[in-house]
This record gives sequence, C-alpha cells and structure tokens, in this order.
Amino acid sequence: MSDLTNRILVINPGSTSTKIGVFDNEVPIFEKTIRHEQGVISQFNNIIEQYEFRKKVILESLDVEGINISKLKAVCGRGGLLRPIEGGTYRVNEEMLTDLRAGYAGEHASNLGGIIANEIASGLNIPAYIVDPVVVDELDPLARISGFALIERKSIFHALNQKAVARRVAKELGKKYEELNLIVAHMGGGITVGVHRQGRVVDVNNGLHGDGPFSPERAGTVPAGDLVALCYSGEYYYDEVMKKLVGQGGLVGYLNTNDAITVEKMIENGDEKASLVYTAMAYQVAKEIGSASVVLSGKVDAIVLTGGLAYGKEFVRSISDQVNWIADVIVQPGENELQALAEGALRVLRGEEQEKQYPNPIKKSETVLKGR
Ligand SMILES: Nc1ncnc2c1ncn2[C@@H]1O[C@H](COP(=O)(O)OP(=O)(O)OP(=O)(O)O)[C@@H](O)[C@H]1O
Ligand SMILES: CCCC(=O)O
Repeated sequence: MSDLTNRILVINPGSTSTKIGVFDNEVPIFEKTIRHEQGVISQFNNIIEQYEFRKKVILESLDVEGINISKLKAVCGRGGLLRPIEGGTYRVNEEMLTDLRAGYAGEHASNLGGIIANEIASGLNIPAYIVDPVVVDELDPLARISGFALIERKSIFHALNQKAVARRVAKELGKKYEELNLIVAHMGGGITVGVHRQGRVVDVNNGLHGDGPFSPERAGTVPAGDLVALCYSGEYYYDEVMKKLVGQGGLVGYLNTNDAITVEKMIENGDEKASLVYTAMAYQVAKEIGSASVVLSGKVDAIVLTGGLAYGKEFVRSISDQVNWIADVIVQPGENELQALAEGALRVLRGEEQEKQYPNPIKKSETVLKGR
C-alpha cells in the first residue's frame, strides 16, 4: 500500500445486517455482510442501543480479516434520519452526532452509520464522513406542497444508491450527471422514484412512511379518508397502524412475504392473487415514472431501474413495456452503496469536492415526524 493510497473503511448498517468494506481508493479489498439474528436484534429497545454491539462485530470482522485499521485515512458511514440537507459528503460533527443519537427525524438503522464511523475515526485521528443520507432534500418548492396545509411532502429516499447509479449512468453515456435529466427508480424493500434534474433530485416520493408505489414491505400512498377512518376505528394502536404501513405493508400485507423471488415462485405455481399483486406493484412504479416524466416536461435522457427487484426479469419487463416510450430504460440491478460511500469520501480526500458541514440547512419550513 503506497502513501498515496487512500484506505477507507465504509459502514452501512441495515435493519437486519451491517455491511462493511475496506477500499484502497476505488478498489474494494474486503467486503462483508454481517447478518444479525432477529433474536439478537430484538433484545435492544431501539436502534441506538445497538451501537456497542454493532461496533464490536465490525471491529472483530476487521481483526479476523487481518486488516490493520491504523492504516485507514478515513471512515465513512451511511447517514441517517437527520435534518433535511442537500446531497454530498458531510464531515461528522457534534451537531450531527446529537441528531443521530436523538433520532431527530425518527429511527433508522443508518442512524448508527455516522456514530460508529466517528467512534472508530476519532480513535485514529482521521476524519469521519457520511454521504448522501436518506434525508437528502433538493426538492423544488412545488414538490413540497401536499395539498393538505398541515402536512408538507418530505424527501426521504435511497439518495446514496440513486445518486451513485445516476453518476454511473452519466459516465456510461459520456456526460456529466449535472448535464442530464434522469428518472431513477430504486426498487428494494422500499421503492423510491427520483426526478434527477441536472444533478438535483427535485421531486421524489417519501419511500419510508410517505407516498409513492407500494413495495415489498411498505404500503406507499393509501386512500387518505379510509386510512383516517381505520385509525379512529378503535381497533388499532398507533404503532400497529404504522407497522401495517411500514414493514408489514405492500407484498407482506397481501402475500405474507417481502421476498420477490418467493412471489415469482408462487406465480409460477399458478397463484392468481400473487400475480395480480406483483403486477400491481410494477404498475404503480410505472405510474410514478410517468408522473416523474411530466415533472421533466418529457425531456428525459434515460429511465434507470435499480435495487434488488431490478433483478426480476418479468418485473422489469412489465415496467419497461409501460414506460419505454418516454425514454430508454437502463437496468442497473442491486445496489452499490459501499462503493458509493467510498467514492464520496474519496472525492473529498482528493479535493475534487468540498466536504460539507452539517446541518447546512436548506431553505424551507421544516416539518418532522418525531419519534418514528
Ligand atoms: N434475483 C432476484 N429476482 C427478483 N427479485 C429479487 C432478486 N434478488 C433480490 N430480489 C428482491 O429484491 C428485494 C430486496 O431488494 P434490496 O436488497 O435492494 O432491498 P434492501 O436493501 O433490503 O432495502 P432497500 O433497498 O429499500 O434499502 C426483495 O424483495 C428481494 O426478494
Ligand atoms: C426510503 C429510505 C431508505 C429506506 O429505508 O428504504
């Protein structure tokens, strides 16, 4: 390893796993998905309580692999439900740590990313960063208006993967990200469809507990009046309804599984309900892409399908058939979040981009969903 090599540790905490990677510049030298048994995770009352446990398993994994952390130049974690901020690479600072620990805008496994990165980095006297957290907010003022004056639309989406994939596609097309109009549909456990207008995501559905297509685990937009009636029916507690929307919504609610591969098998075996629901999920994604194309007045350079569901050939074909009249459809299955974290840190270490300081507030009136 030469002195010019930037060795970076990246950390992506998910609800059931912690993914880690060590990169020498852009090249991964070690990647691992550490799976956490449901029984182990459920011992903790909340995400923040998992901090010591997750940090320990990360350090043990690096140790077993023989990786000497003293050679690291930076540590980069996936950022969490912070205050709304614009995209980029942020240095972890005290204000960010306070918001991550408090769960400023709610609980999300990625709240641990910046905290663990900071803990490891501060012991080594190197910088800790987060890149494009789920709260990246570049919405146009028009996109914030929900139609209900008490509630503003929020930008909570797969910013890290969407932006990384958009940059990759731009490179493949021989253009800069900032020169293109792209529609990116990230289709994983949650589904978000972002309108990338010349490098800014000016409209996107809140894929956590907001709106948009339903997904393997989330309900997406539901008829508002019926939802209010259900909430006041006296049959459900607040947490029960939230769970039915997020975690037990979408495919889970209809078919009892969040696994699209299982659903495809059910369809192969002649399950008509599975076929209807799976087709409806593709239909809702296509509709969201259609409405995103209107935001761009039809001037769309490409539509990009990404996330785990983009491995599903029939699912992708069904969406493509409905939207390929708008623009070419480019399929980039899976997610490349570890690489995206490393590249975000590298851009700053190399001086190609300036590190941003949190909170760097965007100009808007803030509404947050506390405690969820
Ligand atoms: N080969 C495949 N064919 C069809 N579906 C697949 C395939 N591989 C994975 N999937 C589906 O992709 C979904 C999970 O996607 P992904 O791994 O991107 O989600 P996640 O990382 O858990 O959540 P998120 O992307 O929202 O952060 C699951 O429903 C899974 O069954
Ligand atoms: C929508 C934000 C990322 C996620 O949890 O799916």
